[in-house]
Amino acid sequence: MASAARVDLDGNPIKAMTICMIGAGGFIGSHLCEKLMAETPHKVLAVDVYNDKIKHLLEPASLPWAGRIQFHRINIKNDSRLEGLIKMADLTINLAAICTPADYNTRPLDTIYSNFIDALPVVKYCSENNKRLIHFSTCEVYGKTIGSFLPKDSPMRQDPAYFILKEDASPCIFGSIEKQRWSYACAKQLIERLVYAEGAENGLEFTIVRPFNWIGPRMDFIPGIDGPSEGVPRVLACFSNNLLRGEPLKLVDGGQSQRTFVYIKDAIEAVLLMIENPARANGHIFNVGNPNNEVTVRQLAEMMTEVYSKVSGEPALEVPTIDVSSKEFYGEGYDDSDKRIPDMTIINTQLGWNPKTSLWDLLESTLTYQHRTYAEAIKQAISKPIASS
Ligand SMILES: NC(=O)c1ccc[n+]([C@@H]2O[C@H](COP(=O)([O-])OP(=O)(O)OC[C@H]3O[C@@H](n4cnc5c(N)ncnc54)[C@H](O)[C@@H]3O)[C@@H](O)[C@H]2O)c1
Ligand SMILES: O=c1ccn([C@@H]2O[C@H](COP(=O)(O)OP(=O)(O)O[C@H]3OC[C@@H](O)[C@H](O)[C@H]3O)[C@@H](O)[C@H]2O)c(=O)[nH]1
Repeated sequence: MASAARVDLDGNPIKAMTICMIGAGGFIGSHLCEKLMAETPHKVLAVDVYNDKIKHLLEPASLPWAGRIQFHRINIKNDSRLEGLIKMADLTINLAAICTPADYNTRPLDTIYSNFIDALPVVKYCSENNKRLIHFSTCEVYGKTIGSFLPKDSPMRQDPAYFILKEDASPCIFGSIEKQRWSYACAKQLIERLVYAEGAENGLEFTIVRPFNWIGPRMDFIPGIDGPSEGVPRVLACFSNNLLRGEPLKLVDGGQSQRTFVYIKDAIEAVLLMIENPARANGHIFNVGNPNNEVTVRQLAEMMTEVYSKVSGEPALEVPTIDVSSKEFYGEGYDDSDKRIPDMTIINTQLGWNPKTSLWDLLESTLTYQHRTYAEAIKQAISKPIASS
């Protein structure tokens, strides 16, 4: 039976479109490309410097979607081909960014250029050519909660008004300038304000996405295996690396910060709704996260240790975690968000989206992937005698 014609949330038929996806070779981009190829008729112009995470979508030529995805190896910092690709597409999605915290205080200039300066031409080309833009910002633009400035034992800290993060109400609260960790969030805030101004003054049709810690397979890299040994990826990959190597998980400043984690596959559903429901998505900023999956970093480490033990069959370490100072782990200028709980009102109202996957379940599928993908390579790496100096 022919597959029923796909309709949007208002019952209108969905027409095939061409999407220019910048940063398509990354963690989120690779999952978004998979979804678009497997479930929609849309065409993707995949723009990135790397394509190892989407190679399985580009080859072999016999793939059912062959011809609907093209890879363009382009660095958007300086490439005249970018405007032509944006003009060929109906919609541009910009995911390109330096977005690993270890870089924010150690490579602040690269971080600011990547997250603000390099995005300027993308916004300009979309606005000048009347093309729709979905721009990826971050939940980090909220910075710290208002409650984090209350006395430690104040009961008001339990009042949601002091910690729920709402797109059209919450302020952006960062640390002082020498806390260069905030170079990223501040650059993201300013590009949000520029996109919003292009919408207000020149009619740019835009949607801004604020991801709240999306995690899953293919996030970042495992140091020394498919990334630099001295590289410091985001927490999922850091903890996975420690578990794969049988090392204790390092808890920065005791792992007291809290996060809400959402499964990448749930989050991609939200992005597809934004893509295919422009009338409901244009002009909006969306929190995309899972308020039900809140843990401290310490609790995350404990849960990942338990899940990994189950997945790998290997017993957990006697001492599974150790505390490290942020100065030791990240260097000077680090600072942190204390708590990130997304208000879900706007995304519920506009797109009817809610996340489905519990933290335990998403960790089980993700650590199964990590173990299957890396355990052997790690064993080789550990067994190989260190090259004699
Ligand atoms: N994953 C999350 O939980 C999360 C949370 C908040 C915000 N975000 C945002 O979502 C977006 C995607 O994040 P991700 O997790 O997929 O990160 P990622 O690092 O896996 O992907 C980013 C991609 O952009 C590409 N890129 C960077 N600079 C480029 C340039 N100059 N030219 C061409 N390509 C370039 C990189 O090669 C990479 O493939 C980023 O804007 C990030 O700030 C992600
Ligand atoms: O080995 C580790 C790694 C990280 N951590 C802690 O784990 C928490 C999460 O750290 P991550 O590296 O995943 O990054 P954060 O959640 O702070 O920000 C990230 O999420 C939002 C996006 O904008 C970016 O992808 C990134 O800024 C932080 O408190 C960090 O200090 C550890 O305790 N140990």
